[in-house]
Amino acid sequence: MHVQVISSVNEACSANFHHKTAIVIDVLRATSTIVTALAAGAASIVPAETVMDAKSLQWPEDLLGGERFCRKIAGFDLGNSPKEYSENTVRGRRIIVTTTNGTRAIHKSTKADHVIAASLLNGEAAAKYALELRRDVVLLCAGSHDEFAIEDGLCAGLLIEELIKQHHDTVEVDDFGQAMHALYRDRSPWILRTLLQSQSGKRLVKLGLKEDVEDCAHMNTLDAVPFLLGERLILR
Ligand SMILES: O=C(O)[C@H](CS(=O)(=O)O)OP(=O)(O)O
Ligand SMILES: [Mg+2]
Repeated sequence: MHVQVISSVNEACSANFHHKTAIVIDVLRATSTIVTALAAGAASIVPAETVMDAKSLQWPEDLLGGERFCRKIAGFDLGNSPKEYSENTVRGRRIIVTTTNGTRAIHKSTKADHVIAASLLNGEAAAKYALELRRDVVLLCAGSHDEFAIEDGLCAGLLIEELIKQHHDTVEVDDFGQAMHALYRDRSPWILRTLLQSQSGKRLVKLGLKEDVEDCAHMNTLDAVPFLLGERLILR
């Protein structure tokens, strides 16, 4: 199995996803929130690139979620905090979600045979599912505003660790992936501290959203693996 790591959405435009499994990573906060929502019983998540797209996709019984500038969008039901997507709120609902980086990254990876959403919360489960799909893997770090974000690189490193641990044959990892694996091995005892020191983490703390950073820093606590079926993410 070959594993390639892409450092940001920008770079995804020139990447080759054909015959591969894409694993999209946006630790702060889109994929952490999507995994949390589906684990809490949401029927599906529809990732939308723009606010206008999200509104046009909405059926009367759907919820609208997401952010711009880290804040809930005017007129939307939910923001981009995992804690907003509780069982009481989301059970059985289809949710249209648009975020600055994460949902854009999902749209950029749709040429892949399979698309999975991963975060620190479901890293182990996502790697297990990717192995079952028997394709080479592209780990797409969403990054922030077209630049690399360390929290996504850390999660890519966790996924590589899990792929190597769970795979019985050779896992060939590209150079950037090897660097992210080394980063993960170095920083795994200090995940929360690393997230709090990241640019995205600092931005969220400044806005009073430190609890979100804490909620996204738990490792392998969820078995849920969102995968793209047509336009919507559902649980495997
Ligand atoms: O809501 C978030 O945490 C970020 C906002 S920002 O543009 O990086 O400030 O969006 P996400 O798409 O989850 O990275
Ligand atoms: Mg992000």
